[in-house]
Amino acid sequence: MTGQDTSGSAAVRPRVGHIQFLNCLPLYWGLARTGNLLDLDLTKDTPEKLSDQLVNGALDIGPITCVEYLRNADKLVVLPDIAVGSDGPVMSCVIVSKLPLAELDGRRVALGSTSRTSVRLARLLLEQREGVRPEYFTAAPDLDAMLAEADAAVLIGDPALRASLEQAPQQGLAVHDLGAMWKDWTGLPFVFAVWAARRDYAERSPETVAAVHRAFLESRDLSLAEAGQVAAQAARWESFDAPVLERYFSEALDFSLGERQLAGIAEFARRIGHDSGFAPDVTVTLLQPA
Ligand SMILES: C=C(O[C@@H]1C=C(C(=O)O)C=C[C@H]1O)C(=O)O
Repeated sequence: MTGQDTSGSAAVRPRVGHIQFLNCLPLYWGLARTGNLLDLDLTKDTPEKLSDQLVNGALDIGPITCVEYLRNADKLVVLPDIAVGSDGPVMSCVIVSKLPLAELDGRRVALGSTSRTSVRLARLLLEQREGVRPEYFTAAPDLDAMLAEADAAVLIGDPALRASLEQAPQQGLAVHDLGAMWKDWTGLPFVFAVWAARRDYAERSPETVAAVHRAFLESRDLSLAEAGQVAAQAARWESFDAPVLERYFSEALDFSLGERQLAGIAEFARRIGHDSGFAPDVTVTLLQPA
């Protein structure tokens, strides 16, 4: 990776976040294949922790859950053309329910603690689309423990994949895919997380930010071209089989951020801004080419 500032003393690697779910494995695979992984100080964690670290300055660049980006848009610049989203079913952001959604009025719904965006999307859909007002509480992302105390649970990432593909079918529970529900409702793709750099870092180190951006785009393109191989290798360590993972990586997840995805973010912001800590017309600031 070129672009690091080599003036003066030894250059310091950019501190970059990486979501430790299968959803971001294709990005990791490509970084390893191109060798760019060695030029990053990579922190793997769950999305809510990475989002906090980017905002508080412990990370320079990385994925940030959509809601936290919108709350902190003035401090961040978004890297174009890369995101974690879906244009229809996403498979790994779901409501698992014992009851039909329209019967959840006044019932307890557990919200997984690693999510900031899917849990807000689930509340929006339940309240505005299904017309119910459940009682929410936050819980660790463990389906059985959540459903011991609630009638429905909102999960993201690998626990959501396990819930949709294994636990819910075994236990006769219904799975409602948040990406599919949003698409049916609005006709738009949904963006769960964007990649951003702290604005002060981007001003200080524009070439490094541009190089990290290029590294992620290259990684994403390589992984999608080799999705069968990525899925086969991942399947050796997971309970999901390779064809399911290949479908997840190349059909369910949408790693792009173009006009339609930006329209999806704007529509989500418009619908939740009033009580979420940002203006409903907040705009996404994209990194400008250097
Ligand atoms: C597609 C996903 O998107 C994610 C959902 C997030 C959220 O709900 O806050 C945050 C980051 C992404 O990991 C997923 O987790 O499976």
